[in-house]
Amino acid sequence: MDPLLLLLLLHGLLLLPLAALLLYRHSPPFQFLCKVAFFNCWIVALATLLSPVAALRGRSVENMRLLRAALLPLKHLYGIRMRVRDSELLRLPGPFVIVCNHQASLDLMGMVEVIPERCVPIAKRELLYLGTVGWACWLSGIIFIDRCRRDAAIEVIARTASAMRQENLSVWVFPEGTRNPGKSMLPFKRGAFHLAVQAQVPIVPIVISPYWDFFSPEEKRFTSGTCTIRVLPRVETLGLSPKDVPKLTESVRQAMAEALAEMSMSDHRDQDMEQPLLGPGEDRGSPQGQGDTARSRK
Ligand SMILES: CCCCCCCC/C=C\CCCCCCCC(=O)SCCNC(=O)CCNC(=O)[C@H](O)C(C)(C)COP(=O)(O)OP(=O)(O)OC[C@H]1O[C@@H](n2cnc3c(N)ncnc32)[C@H](O)[C@@H]1OP(=O)(O)O
Ligand SMILES: CCCCCCCC/C=C\CCCCCCCC(=O)OC[C@@H](O)COP(=O)(O)O
Repeated sequence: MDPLLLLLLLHGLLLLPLAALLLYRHSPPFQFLCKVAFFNCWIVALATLLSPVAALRGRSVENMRLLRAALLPLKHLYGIRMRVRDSELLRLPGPFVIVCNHQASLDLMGMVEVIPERCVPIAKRELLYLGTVGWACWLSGIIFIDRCRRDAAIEVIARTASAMRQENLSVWVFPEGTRNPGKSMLPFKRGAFHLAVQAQVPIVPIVISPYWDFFSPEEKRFTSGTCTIRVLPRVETLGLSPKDVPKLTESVRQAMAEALAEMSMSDHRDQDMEQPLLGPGEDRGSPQGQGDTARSRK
């Protein structure tokens, strides 16, 4: 080959990463794409690396610690500051059911920030088929339900209720049943509330503030920002029966909707941002006080 042509080609190859870098810095949609892809790659990579370790222990809720450790660094990479309010409300003597709003996969970051010891999420069955990610989830004791087969899902919930008491296991449920980027929460599915009533354990609602300051799939925007997680007072279910479930569901949803509305109004202009390790993020506002942050559990 002509040496001159080769030289030109080499220069071209060197320019490619530079062009990508420039595009990343100046095109929010490209940055969004890269950040979402990196999020998924991170999960696949960590699941692949850590599931053999988890497999040594066998399927156990103890592996949730590994899952937490794998996902906790994400907030630093993305420059998302997590403020947890009233985390002491999660310190209960026995098991309980956590219900939380579900906006996007990003909720995993908030989940690992507050999820207590011996607590597993309920997830859709489809996650099981995501290769090593499914394997990692299964090894961590995550409970899978088939949302299209109500009878089977109800049976899984009944088995989970007895496991909760026998094994001192708490459960994390997204009662909206699907991701919901909208401004208000979807109507709640009743499974989580049947679960709590069957196991006769309290319900602890958790509300994650809206992401629209820093994350919007519609606008292809993903910058750094602050996310507030608020733990609400527990709701007892002792003595309640299945006939009380609809009212229970509604009252918990009401409390969460009110908290969400309140959190949507207070914007995050006055909180300082963390500098993302993954490059620039549109920081809004100036660095100031910590607010009423109560750093997470334990
Ligand atoms: C080792 C280290 C590795 C590191 C690597 C890291 C990897 C990490 C990666 C990843 C981490 C994973 C993170 C997990 C996150 C996943 C998130 C999701 O997947 S969210 C989707 C799934 N969640 C749900 O769907 C909610 C639960 N769903 C329910 O509870 C529903 O209620 C369900 C499925 C049970 C039924 O749904 P229906 O669509 O039929 O609707 P309904 O309105 O709730 O129920 C209809 C009737 O059935 C009764 N019913 C419901 N549940 C009942 C029950 N348990 N017992 C009796 N009746 C029940 C109800 O009372 C209702 O009847 P009446 O209208 O009241 O007469
Ligand atoms: C044979 C190997 C194939 C391997 C392919 C691996 C590709 C995996 C890519 C990314 C893994 C990321 C998993 C993130 C888990 C996010 C949990 C989540 O938020 O699930 C959504 C679910 O709550 C509601 O689902 P829908 O809104 O109803 O939908």
